[in-house]
Formats: sequence, C-alpha cells, structure tokens
Amino acid sequence: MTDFNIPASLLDENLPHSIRQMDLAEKERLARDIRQTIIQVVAKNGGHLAPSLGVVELTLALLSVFNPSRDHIIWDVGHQCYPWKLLTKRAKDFKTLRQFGGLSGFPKRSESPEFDRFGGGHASISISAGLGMAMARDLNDTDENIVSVIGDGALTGGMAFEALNQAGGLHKRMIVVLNDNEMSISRNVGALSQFLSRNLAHKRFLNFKDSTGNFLKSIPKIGETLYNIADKGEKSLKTLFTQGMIFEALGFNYIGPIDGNNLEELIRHLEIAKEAEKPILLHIRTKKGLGYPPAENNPSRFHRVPGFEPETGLVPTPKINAEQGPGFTKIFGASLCELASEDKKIIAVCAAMPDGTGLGEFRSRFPERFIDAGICEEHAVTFAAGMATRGLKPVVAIYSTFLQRAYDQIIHDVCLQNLPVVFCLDRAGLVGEDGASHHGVFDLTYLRSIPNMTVLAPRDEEDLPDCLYTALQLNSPVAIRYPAMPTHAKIAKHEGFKLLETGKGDMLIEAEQKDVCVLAVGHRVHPCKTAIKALPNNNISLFDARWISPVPEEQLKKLAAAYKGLVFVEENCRAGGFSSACLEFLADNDLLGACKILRIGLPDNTFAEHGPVEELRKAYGIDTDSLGKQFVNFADTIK
Ligand SMILES: Cc1ncc(C[n+]2csc(CCOP(=O)(O)OP(=O)(O)O)c2C)c(N)n1
Ligand SMILES: CC(=O)[C@@H](O)[C@H](O)COP(=O)(O)O
Ligand SMILES: [Mg+2]
Repeated sequence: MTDFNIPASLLDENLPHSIRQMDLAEKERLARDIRQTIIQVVAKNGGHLAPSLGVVELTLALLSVFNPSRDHIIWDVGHQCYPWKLLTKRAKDFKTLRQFGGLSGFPKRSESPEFDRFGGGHASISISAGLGMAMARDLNDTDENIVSVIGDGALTGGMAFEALNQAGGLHKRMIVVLNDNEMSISRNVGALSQFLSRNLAHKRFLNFKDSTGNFLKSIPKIGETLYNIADKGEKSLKTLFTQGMIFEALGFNYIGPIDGNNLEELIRHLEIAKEAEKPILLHIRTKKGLGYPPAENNPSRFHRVPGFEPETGLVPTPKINAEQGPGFTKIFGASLCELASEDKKIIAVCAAMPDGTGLGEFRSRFPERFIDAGICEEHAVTFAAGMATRGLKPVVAIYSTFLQRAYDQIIHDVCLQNLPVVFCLDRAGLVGEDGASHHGVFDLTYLRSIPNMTVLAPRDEEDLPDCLYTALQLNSPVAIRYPAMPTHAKIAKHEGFKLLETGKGDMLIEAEQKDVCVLAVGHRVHPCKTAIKALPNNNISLFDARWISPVPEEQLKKLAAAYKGLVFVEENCRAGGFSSACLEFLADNDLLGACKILRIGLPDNTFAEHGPVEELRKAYGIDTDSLGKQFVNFADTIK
C-alpha cells in the first residue's frame, strides 16, 4: 500500500477538540491539508471525492461550534464524511479508506463509537435518526445538540419529509443543515430543487412581493392587520417569501441561504442555530468538488470516482480484456433502447441514478419516456405501477440495494395487482468498496417469495437482452438482477431477441459420470464453468438455472434423480435465495432422496464487508479458485 504523507496538522492527537481553540487562519490551513489528503488518497483508492471536498468548511465549522464527544452530528448518506474521518482520529488510517479491513467509506458506529453517531450508505435517513436521538435526549434529561446534515439530493426522499413533519410537530430542539449544491449524483431533479435554487432577489419576484403586500392591504377590514402580521418579526414578508417558507410551514425556523464554503459565515450561523429552542433549518449553498478543478467542472464524474491521476484528474479507461463482455449495465441500456424504438409503450424510470443504471442513452433518445424520480425508490415503484394500469410498460432500473427501500410498494402496489412492471436491478451481488450498505445480496431472497413475481438472473451480457425481452412479454411483474461488472465470457454479437421459455435453464456441461452437478445462477455461472474446466477430471456437470422464481422444476427433478450430489452457487445470501428455492421444491415433492447437498453463497449471519470485489469473493469463498476447491472436496465426499 502506498504510504501517503498525511500532513502533521491532521495527525495532531488533540484533534478534533483543538479546533475550537484555533483561529480562522489555522482552520483555513487545516482545510487545505484536508483537501490535499483526500485528493491523494481517493486518487489511489477511489471514492466519493466531490461530495467530501464540498463539505470541508462545513465539517470544520461543525467541529468549531459543537463538541463531537457530546453532541451528535449525523451525515445523510455519509458519502461526504472523509473530512469528518480525517478530523476525528482516523487520519493515521485514512490511507486504508475503502480497502478490505480498512476504514469504511461511510460513517460506521463500530469504527468510531464516539464520533460516528449513525451509520450511513442509503439516503434520506439523517433527520429521522436525529429526531430519534432528540427524543432520547429529552427523555434521558440530557442536553446534547443534534445536527442532521442532509444534501439537496437526499432531501428528495420522502423519509426526509416524514421526519421534518414529525420534528416540526413535536417542536423538538434539533438542527438540520441543508447542504444545497444543486446536485444529486447527476443534476438534482424535482420542484423542490427548482424552488430552492430560485433567485428570490429577482426583479420579477420582488415586484410580486410588492404586489402581494398591496393585495393584502387592499383586503377590506382585515387587510391592514394581515399586512402588519406578515410584515412583522420572523413572519415578515421577507421570511414568507424566501426558500424557508416550506420549512417554516413544517414547524422549523429557517436561516439562509448562506455561503456554505465560507468558514466564518458558517460558524456565525451555526452559533445562532445552536441557541434555538425549536427545530431549525440552516440552508447552506456549497460547491460540489470545491478545491479540485476537475471535480468542480465535472461533479457527476467525481461523485464516486475510481482511481485517477491527481495531477490531471484523468480517470483511466478500464483495460478491456478481450475475453470479457462489455458489462451488464451497458448492455441493459442498449437493449432497452433497441426495444423502446419498436415499442412506444416502454418507459424507463430510475431513482436518481440515470447513468449508474445505464439509462444515459435512453434519456437522450427518448426524453419524453425517461423519468428520473429523484432519490425516492418507494414513489418510483408506485408511480410505475400507476403507469402500468394504463397500458404503459414501465421498466424500473434501481440498484438491488436501493430497491430494498420499496419492498411494500413492490408487494402491495405491483404484485398484489399483478401489474406488468419490469424491475432491472443493477449492482446485484457484491459491489466492492461501498461495502455492507450497498451489496445487492438480498434481492433473490426478498423478491422470490412474492406471489406473481418472476425472478431472473442472466449469466452474462449475451443472456441479458433475452431476459429483458422475455420480461416485457410476460405481462406481469418481473425482476432481472445482474452486477455492474463484465462477465468473464466472450460475448457473441447480439442479433435479435429470443423469447425464453419460463422456468427453463441451460445445461452447460454434462459430465459422463453422474456424480456431481453444480447448479449456478447469474454471474456466478461463468466462474463455475472456469473452475470446472480447470479441474483434472472432467467429472462435474454444470447447469445454469437462470430462473429463481419459478425455479426450473422439471429440470431440477431430473437432476436430483440423476446425480449423487448437487452443489448450489449464488452471489446472494444463502438464506432464502436460489438454493433455498430449489431445495424447497425438491423437499416438498420428496425428490431429494439420498442426494447430497452443498450450498455456496454469502454468509447468512453477517454482513459482507467492503473492499475490492475479487478480494471479497475470495474471503467469502465464491471466487473461481475457492469454488473449484469446494467442488473437488464435495466430489470426494460422494465417492
Ligand atoms: C436510498 C438511496 N438511493 C440512492 C442512493 C445513491 N446516492 C448516493 S449519494 C446520491 C446523491 C446525493 O445527493 P445529495 O444528498 O445532494 O449529496 P451530494 O452528493 O450532492 O453532496 C445518490 C442518489 C443512495 N445512497 N440511497
Ligand atoms: C453513496 C452512493 O450510494 C452512491 O454514490 C454509490 O456509491 C454509487 O455507486 P456507483 O458508483 O457504483 O454508481
Ligand atoms: Mg447535493
């Protein structure tokens, strides 16, 4: 591992408490050191660069005004926590950021119980968590401050509003800092975002204020009183017509917008917010990527960036291995465009991840049929259900981990009414450095148990277009799950779409000796194939099940009857996943006989860690080498 030069200023063991004694110039020097360190480390390890660079001043200001050993600061999503980690006793280990066994890229209670008050990864949680802490504080009769920091993107999630509504109703003392940089991963979307970014000093708006004042005055009898009420104190016309009005309506005091990259101004306003006895929202404007021009100029690219050249900001294009496919994400996007050009009823829906889900081309080619709903997976799913009732064919592209948010919407709004919504779950399986909050390792379990839901996992990029085409023909809810990574397979040129037979898998290797058959699903099929081919005796068969719900029942029956041992392989937690589905079918139909079983998947009793994805696969025994070894050991027990 490269030994970075972490500046001495960050290694000072009196941090973070010493910040409260520093003068402005010292803090500004610290800000420079923080930025330099983050750029160096993220250039090597990859990570969320632009979000973290944008909140360097905010982090310093929070640590100037609050006592982090007593007060609770909660970072929404938590992808912007690198300055926080550097200042709260993790500078020495910062070079291990996002590495296996190293620091997490998100706040993590077990990593720093004193300073990371709430874990992160998924959006829109900070106000609910903060309100819970405020509730506990008041019941415990303690007096710590609670500060929830939420981005304008995370504020598009309904949970944030549910929490604001409750906090305002309860008059709980807490501070919400709204970090508004007009960006989600891509540009932020929705009416609120447009409202927050409106220039309220605009002449037309000021004229509107004047005319509204005149209008109030003109109301007979009560007009003058109404005007005076509106004109006085915190309920002045100015307050009524700032971006704060929406938060005021929810029971919050509002301050802002202020320059969130101006340390002095931030500290002054946080001191004011700290004195409030009611919930208060401080609206700050920051620049995503500040201090690193490539990130300032392209905050989406540097939102979560793999390694790059720090001097130039150049992100190397991944080396394409001639034996690898182009990646599922790309093929999904291209296939959907091809299908949508023939079928005008196809609509693409995503939740704030147009590029990550491969919908960039669709957005450009069919803008009127592309919807980015914002960070609101629940709404996106029910919105799609509504469209499906009117004959449209919505394809909802959401990462496996984020679709967890919309579980009841999938059950109640889609499956219960058997509506033809197609779910495309990218980032299925282990995702790597984002870690436990982001691994898509529960989807087979949470989807296959829902009535009416069909679940498919293509083994490679050649299989995916046919799965998508078939899903759109089924006229009922279908989920297709796949990873972002390319498979280790040379992909034949895709020509036309093939309708797949429901519940039918493919026998890929049929050994003469009927001892062991490996039944794999999704992107673990090719590693199983490679592992089997590398074994000295060609005596293990391989079956790609493809369908998880319904499982390939007829083929399963035959395999259980023919083989002495069956090995199930999936990149999902073992509990309730593919192997469970097959074994339930076999056991319920008394088909298991003396067949021996080995189930390979992710552990049921622990969350998978963060780190490079191949390292994780190795650690959990699902990389090619480990698979081969387990096949051989299992085959030995059969003889
Ligand atoms: C529930 C959920 N959906 C989607 C995401 C993916 N995601 C992570 S950060 C982000 C954008 C957040 O924007 P904002 O809160 O404004 O923070 P910024 O990056 O602009 O600082 C998105 C969509 C997520 N983490 N959680
Ligand atoms: C914090 C978060 O949820 C996203 O930024 C996520 O890390 C993006 O992942 P991809 O870069 O794989 O789209
Ligand atoms: Mg933002």
